[in-house]
Amino acid sequence: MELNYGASRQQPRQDAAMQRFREHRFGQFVHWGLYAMPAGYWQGTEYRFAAEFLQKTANIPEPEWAELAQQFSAEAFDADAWAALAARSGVKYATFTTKHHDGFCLWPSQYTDFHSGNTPAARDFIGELVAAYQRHGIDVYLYYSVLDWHHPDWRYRLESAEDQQAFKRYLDFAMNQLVELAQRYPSVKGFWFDGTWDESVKANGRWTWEVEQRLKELIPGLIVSSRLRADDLGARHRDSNGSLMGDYESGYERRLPDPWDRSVCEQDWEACMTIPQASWGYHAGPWAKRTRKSAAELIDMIAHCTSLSGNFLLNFGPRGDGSIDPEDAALAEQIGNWLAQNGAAIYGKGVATNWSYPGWGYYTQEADSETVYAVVTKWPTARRLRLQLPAGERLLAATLLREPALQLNPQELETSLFELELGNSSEETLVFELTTAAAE
Ligand SMILES: C#C[C@@H]1N[C@@H](C)[C@@H](O)[C@H]1O
Repeated sequence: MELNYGASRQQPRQDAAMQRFREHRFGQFVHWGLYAMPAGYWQGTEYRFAAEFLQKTANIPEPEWAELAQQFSAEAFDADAWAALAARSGVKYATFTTKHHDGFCLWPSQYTDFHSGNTPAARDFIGELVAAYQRHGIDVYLYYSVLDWHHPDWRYRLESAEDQQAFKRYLDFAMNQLVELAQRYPSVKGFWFDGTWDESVKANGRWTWEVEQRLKELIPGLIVSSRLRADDLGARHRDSNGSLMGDYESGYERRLPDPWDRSVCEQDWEACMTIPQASWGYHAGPWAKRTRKSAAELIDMIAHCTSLSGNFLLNFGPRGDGSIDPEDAALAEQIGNWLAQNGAAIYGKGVATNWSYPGWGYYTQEADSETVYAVVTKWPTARRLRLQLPAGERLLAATLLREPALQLNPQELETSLFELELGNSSEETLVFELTTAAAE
């Protein structure tokens, strides 16, 4: 079907900027804003829902919510401390919320007075974060919510000429803000869009196409995820012909593709994930705290995504004062320590095309390399690891990546089926570098 605003390519981008993105494999998402102050509570009641949705969950009148800006002092905010922790956690890129659904901007936008410059903090948080993260060698991406509960011209659906006129004013406002972000922070590597699911946005596929074009004119090589895009007929992520719009699939939110689903490898993709079950903004209540994921669970997800040639974007929700939750900081350090010893199996790796999903973990491999890694995340009860190699291959050795190095000699059970005796290795997530050869 002929489309004016559908996918602009059929195959993944092969330029250096996109290759850099796909080699990162592990990134940090940061959701921070006014919502971090009430942190899931309102007038003494804990609301058991995402903290960044509290304005809606607790039915707080917009003017009352906007008053929070007058308490936003962020006295503990330290961009360099955030960046240093991110570097220790092993992330290679970071995506910051610039404006979430409540419309509050973390940079001094000239297009609204609802921003961090008009708070007791009076700071350009995005500017400080971009500079600090880049000083620590971490690429920066910017999250922008098209959905905006604060702006008077926002509309969920377009049911009248007045709705159309108002929403046109809103889309002009949003385009102005996006151009402002690209011009203020031209070193960012990409934009991550959210809040594009309503009928009003789906009816404006051309605007979504124009945003992508305009931002890529301003920042050559810029990466824009599929979540921004709607086509001529309102189809999202994939156009009405089934082709992926944007530069990578970003529809995996708090879910991962099935570990055996190799169809996802056809395009670049990224899954974003929370530490608690379902809150992106900091939630101070027991509802969130009792659902926190462990380092082992999150390391499994990093390897899971890598094994299907996808990126994993792990979210941190800093507290209302700008400090990092100590539990989140400890988790970041644990993940970073694992990656410091086992990152060779993650960074720059992807699907091991000829190796089937083993069930006890994941195989990863660098394109055009013979070396395959086995990431063991689910310990076999008999402590004997069975590896089914591609037909015609045999396993010569399996060498642990972490110190002290340990080489296990595989036992051949039958053609292309080998077994490793794991002995009393600790039940951490182990990675073996596999040495293989063609069977005689
Ligand atoms: C729904 C929804 C939003 N999408 C996630 C990435 C968070 O920003 C959440 O608030």
